[in-house]
Amino acid sequence: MTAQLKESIRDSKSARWFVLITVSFLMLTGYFFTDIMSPLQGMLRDQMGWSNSSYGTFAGSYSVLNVFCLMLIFGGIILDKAGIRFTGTFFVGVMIFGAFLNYYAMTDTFNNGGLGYEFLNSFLTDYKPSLKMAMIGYALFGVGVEIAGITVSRIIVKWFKGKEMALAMGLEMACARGGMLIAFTASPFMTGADKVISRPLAFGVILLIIGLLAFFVHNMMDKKLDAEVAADETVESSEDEFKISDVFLLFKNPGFLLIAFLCVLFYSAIFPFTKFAPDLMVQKYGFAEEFSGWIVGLLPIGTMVLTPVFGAFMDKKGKSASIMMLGSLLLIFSHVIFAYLPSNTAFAFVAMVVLGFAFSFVPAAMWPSVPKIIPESRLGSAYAMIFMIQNVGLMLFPMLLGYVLDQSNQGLAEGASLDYTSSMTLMVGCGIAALVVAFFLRVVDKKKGYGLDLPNIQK
Ligand SMILES: NCCCC[C@H](NC(=O)[C@@H](N)CCCCN)C(=O)O
Repeated sequence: MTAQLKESIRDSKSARWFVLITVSFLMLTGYFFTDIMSPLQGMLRDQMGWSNSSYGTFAGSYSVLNVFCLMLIFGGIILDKAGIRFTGTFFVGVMIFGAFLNYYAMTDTFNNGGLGYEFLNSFLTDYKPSLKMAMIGYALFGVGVEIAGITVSRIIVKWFKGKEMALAMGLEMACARGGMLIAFTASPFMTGADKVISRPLAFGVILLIIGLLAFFVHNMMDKKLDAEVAADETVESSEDEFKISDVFLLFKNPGFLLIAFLCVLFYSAIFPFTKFAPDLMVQKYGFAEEFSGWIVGLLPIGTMVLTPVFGAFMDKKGKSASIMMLGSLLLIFSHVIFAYLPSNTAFAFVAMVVLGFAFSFVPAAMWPSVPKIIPESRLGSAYAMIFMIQNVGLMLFPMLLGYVLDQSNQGLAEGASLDYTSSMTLMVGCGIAALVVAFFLRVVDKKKGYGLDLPNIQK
C-alpha cells in the first residue's frame, strides 16, 4: 500500500466513488450467486433427491477449499505479490468457473449422463452425482468469492484511506446484501412455472460475467492510479504485505483472537442460517415456497439501510465494543423466537427484523475495529486470517444444521412439516457463545486500551 502526497486520481471524489460502484457491483453478483440455491432447498429435495444433510453438505462445501487448502492464506500472499488487478481478475474467473459447474450440476444435460456424470456416479454412491458436481463448483466458487472479497477490501483501503473509508465499506456491504436480497426473493420465481432449478443459476453465471466486466473497468482506473503513484517521487511505500511470521504474532494478540472468535461464532449463526431460513419459513410458518424468500429478504433489506447508518454512528460516537455485545444479544433473541416460540407469522417477522439489527450492528462495529487492534503493517494478514477462521464455521455449521435436521425428523409422516427446533437450538448456542466472547472482548479492550468504544474518526 502506498501513501500519496501529490494529488492523484483518488483525490477526485467522482473517480473513487465510481471505483466503489464497480467493485460493489462485483460483490453484489458474488453474494447473489452465494445464496441463489437457498430458497430452492425444497425443490432440491423433491427433484434432485437431496436430503437435508446433503443440502447442508453442499452449503458447507463453499468453505472446504478455503479451510483445508488454506486458500485464503495463499490468496493473501498472491494479492501482495501479484497485485490487485491480477488477483481480482484471476479469482473472479475462478468464481465464474465454479458457478458454471454448479449450474451444470443442475442441468438435464449433466443428469442424463453428461460429461463427468459416470465418473461421479462411480464412487460414494449414497451421494448423487448432481450433489458432487455442485459441491465441486460451489467449493471453487467459494474460493473465488472470498478472495475477491479480500481484494475488494484492499481496493477500498487503497482508494478511501484517510477519506470516507468506513462509509465506503458500509456501502459495499450494503450492495453485497442487495445481492442476497435478489437471490432470496427472485430465485424461486426464476425457476418458472415448471420449476427448472438451473434457470436462476444460469442467470447467476451471466450476472457474474457482467461483474467481471465491471472489475475490468476498475482495473483501468487502478492502472491509472498506479501510473500516477509510480511517477510521484514523493510517495514512500509501506509494508502491509502478507507475511507468514505475522500470523504467529497475530495469535499472540488477545484482541485479535477474540475478534476472530466473535467473527466465526456470529457469522456461523447468520450465513448458515440463511441457507435454511427459506425452508424454515415453509416448514414452521407455512409460507408458500415462492414467498418464503421475501420474509428472509427482510434481513438483507434491513441491513442495507442500517449497516452504513450504524457505521456512520460509530465513526462519530464510538461504542463499537458495546454494540457488538448488543448485536450478539439480539442474535440470541431472534434465534430463540425461531426455535421455541409458536409458529405465528408475526413472530417470524419480528425475529427477522431483530436479526436484521444484529446483522447490522456487529459487522458495522467489527470490521472497522480490526485496525484498532492490529497495526496497519499486519492488516492484510489479519483480515485473511479472520476470513479463514470464519470459513471453518461457514463450512461446519450448514453441515451440522442439515444433519441435525435429518436426525431430529426421522420417521416423519408423509407430508408432515419438518421440525426445526433442534437445528435452531444450535444457532441459539452460537449466539450465546458469541455474546460471551463479545463480553470478554469488551473487558480486554478496557484492559489493553484498544479504544474500541472510542469514535473511529479522531478529532
Ligand atoms: N470489509 C469487510 C468485508 C467483510 C464483509 C463480510 N463478509 C465476510 O465475512 C465473508 N468472508 C463471508 C461472506 C459469506 C457470504 N458470501 C460480510 O458481512 O458480508
